[in-house]
Amino acid sequence: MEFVALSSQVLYVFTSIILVICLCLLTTLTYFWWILPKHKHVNLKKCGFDGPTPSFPFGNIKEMKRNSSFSSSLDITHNIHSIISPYYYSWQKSYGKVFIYWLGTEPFLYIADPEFLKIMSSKVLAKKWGKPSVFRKDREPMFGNGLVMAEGTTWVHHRHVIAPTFTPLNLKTMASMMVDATKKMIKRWNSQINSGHLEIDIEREIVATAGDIIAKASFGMGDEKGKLVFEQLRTLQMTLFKTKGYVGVPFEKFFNFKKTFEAKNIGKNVDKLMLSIIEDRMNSYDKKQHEQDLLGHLLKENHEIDGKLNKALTKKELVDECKTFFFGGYETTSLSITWTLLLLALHQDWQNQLRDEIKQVIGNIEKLDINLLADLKKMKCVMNEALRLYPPSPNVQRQTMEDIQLDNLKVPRGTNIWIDVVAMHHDVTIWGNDANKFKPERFMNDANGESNHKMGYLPFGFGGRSCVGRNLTFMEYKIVLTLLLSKFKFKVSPSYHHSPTIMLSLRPKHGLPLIVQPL
Ligand code: HEM
Repeated sequence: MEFVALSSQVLYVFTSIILVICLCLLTTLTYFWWILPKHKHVNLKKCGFDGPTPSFPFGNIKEMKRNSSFSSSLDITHNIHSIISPYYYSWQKSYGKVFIYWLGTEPFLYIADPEFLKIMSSKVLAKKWGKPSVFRKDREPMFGNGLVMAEGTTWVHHRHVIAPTFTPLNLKTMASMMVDATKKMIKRWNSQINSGHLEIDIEREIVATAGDIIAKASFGMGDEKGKLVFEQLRTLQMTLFKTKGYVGVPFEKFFNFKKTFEAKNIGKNVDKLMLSIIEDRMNSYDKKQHEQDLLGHLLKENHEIDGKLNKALTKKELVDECKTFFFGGYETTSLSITWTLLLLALHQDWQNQLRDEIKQVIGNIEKLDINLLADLKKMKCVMNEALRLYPPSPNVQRQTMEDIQLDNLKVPRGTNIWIDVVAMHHDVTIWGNDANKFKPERFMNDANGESNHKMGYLPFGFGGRSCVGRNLTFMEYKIVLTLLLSKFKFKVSPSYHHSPTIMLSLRPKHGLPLIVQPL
């Protein structure tokens, strides 16, 4: 009897403890996922911001998903904002160019007003900008705490070490590798054309070549380990794509548990491989041999000189930066070239003008003189215009690390910021009635493309946090385009369906088949 009474007492205590734990957990979750967001919502309204009403736990995600029934068309229009982000487009009509919307339990301040952005950013130092915590967690396997995601003094230190590796002088050492990778692609195309297939999926081809280039430019790819890292980085990216959709929603990882777990594991493997590449290179440090890629330049900064390591990054930080170069650089650059080739295929006059410019400025492309690339002025205008109409990074994200007081508005600390670059690049009040026309000449005599606001053109972001790799992109873009336009003529294939879509980057959903004819 006594034993039964004792065990029922133990059971009672045990059940009570479990109940208390569950209650505490429930209270904590309710606080963080319901009360705190509600409080933030009320606070933001008091601060002067309006927006669509969120519902728990999805915020406005359901509305966004409902509203993005995908449309692709045979008509090629550059008026793409309402196609790729119909929800932002319709919210803009109701709430203006600055409003609040919610991804799950996370509020985002949407901005498509360059003047608002200018005033707000003038109040914030680059080191005081954070990155939305939901994305920092979500993209951890891709970027770690690399420059794209770093914040505060860590960001200052990394930017200080990394920016000098992108000087034109350093980048020139990578030019011959870019030429070789492009020639390899040209050879592939020639043999495909010779076998009677004139239609080439340009997007797939350029992505592969740009991937090859960025992997070599970031950490060298000469050996088997390098190739393996490249393959795994791409698999990681594809796996992470499949886990997207419910950012900010509590327990969103469990919706895609298998893929999230898979991505974490691939991420760990990539880190291990990258680490062993870095250690090998540290152990066999040879200045000349290493100055061929970004990792080499970073190792040079890191290498002990007279017993001092003044700009050191740890091995883990080097791993994160190499991954960041790869993910930050390869898709953006390849998409800028891909969209340009579509625009040139649609505008034969500009294709011919660029070919003439290449003949005049570069002359013999078999001995491409890299120093002459800077004189390809029309090509630069075409690039600027392609980046305006189809910005590969369709939005820029930030998080406030302190309150920002604007005249009669306050952006509270911890607010996520979502800058809609596509909306601003297509805004007729910024660019005029021909905003949706391909008109490279608008950049001929004006770096801002004759827009009426400097902050209305942000393909590489803004302020101290703007893209650190843009010089690399300029060089790669010009080399690839010079070689391609000197060898081939491009026309739009009848099988092309115009389907710009956002999957992190702005890409053609069904690829870009073009008819490619040798000159
Ligand atoms: C067409 C090509 C490219 C585009 C459109 C592009 C666009 C951008 C944008 C919009 C940002 C965010 C800026 C901001 O928050 O204000 C960024 C940052 C960054 N990009 Fe690029 N990028 C390109 C090429 C590259 C390349 C080739 C690399 C490296 C190899 C690179 C590395 C980075 C890094 C490390 C950052 C973070 C900078 C920081 O936060 O300090 N990007 N880029």
